[in-house]
Amino acid sequence: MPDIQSKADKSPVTVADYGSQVLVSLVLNMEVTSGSFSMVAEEDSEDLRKDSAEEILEHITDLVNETLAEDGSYNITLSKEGILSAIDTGKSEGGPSGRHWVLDPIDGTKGFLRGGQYAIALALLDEGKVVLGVLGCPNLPLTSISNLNGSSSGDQTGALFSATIGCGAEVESLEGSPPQKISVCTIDNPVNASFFESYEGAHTMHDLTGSIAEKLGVQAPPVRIDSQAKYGALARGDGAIYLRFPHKGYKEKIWDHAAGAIVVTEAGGVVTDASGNDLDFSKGRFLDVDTGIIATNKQLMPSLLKSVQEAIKEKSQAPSPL
Ligand SMILES: Nc1ncnc2c1ncn2[C@@H]1O[C@H](COP(=O)(O)O)[C@@H](OP(=O)(O)O)[C@H]1O
Ligand SMILES: [Mg+2]
Ligand SMILES: [Mg+2]
Ligand SMILES: [Mg+2]
Repeated sequence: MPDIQSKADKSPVTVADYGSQVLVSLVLNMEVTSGSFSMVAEEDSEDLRKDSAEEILEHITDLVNETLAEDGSYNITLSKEGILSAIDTGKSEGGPSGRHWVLDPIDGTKGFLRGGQYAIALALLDEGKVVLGVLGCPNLPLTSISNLNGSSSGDQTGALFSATIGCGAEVESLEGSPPQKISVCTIDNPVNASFFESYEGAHTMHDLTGSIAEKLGVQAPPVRIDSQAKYGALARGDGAIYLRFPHKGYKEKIWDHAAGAIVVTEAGGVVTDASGNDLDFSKGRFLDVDTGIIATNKQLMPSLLKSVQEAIKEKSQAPSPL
């Protein structure tokens, strides 16, 4: 299908990923008028500049121009070259000084293609710290994940989470209902806790997370959904724990966690790596994390960390399969 391509790392990218990156970078560039503009974003134009990508580039250009015209806020039309250069405004390396926008134009592309969860994730780094985060989750129920499969619940679909450092976290509908303050759950007994993890077994080790949950005493089965919608759901107390343990050799990217992490911490939660270290977003496009990423409330974190470390130790001592 020409609207879906495979990237060098074999992950999918669609016209929607590119289109979203164009629109967000274009609007930010026009609206942010103070200081220089820097953005670290997932997609780049390299594959779209190949002759074989002419059809997909044309489709992205048409879709972006249709969207701009329908919205009507900006009187602009982009050429194909304009599309390519808008995508490439996301090429910044980020780092510890100055301000950098961090964008995942579609996080959870596999979920998006499956009709599952996905998120448009935008954060702002200031001197290496995340100070602002927004997560748009078009397929997430507005009130609770428990309404995911119930069309009879009356819950609206689509949730927009946002957080500003020191000001808390909020959720509103995608149409702009009054924002509601959110906070992580207050569960302190793991027996009553449930945990979120990736739907895709290629993105996280489901055997290891199962063993962590068992050690901790979690009874509920894992809640497997795509994207940073997991962080949003955790931040409003739909579940108590987030676990992510990629297979060996995978390097985490800042756009996969920056917006989600501030939404959770501003909702009163804690986000760390498997050793209990805070995530450091100041090191460039990648995150330097030890083994995995975990998040929960302040009450459960000490016992979660203990279970994580025990499960990792046990896995490393297990005889490797022949
Ligand atoms: N082998 C791998 N291990 C861990 N994460 C991976 C991966 N391959 C891709 N990913 C990342 O996992 C993200 C989706 O996470 P989740 O599993 O929580 O939905 C992807 O974001 P994109 O969909 O933006 O590319 C991608 O960055
Ligand atoms: Mg991707
Ligand atoms: Mg992503
Ligand atoms: Mg993405």
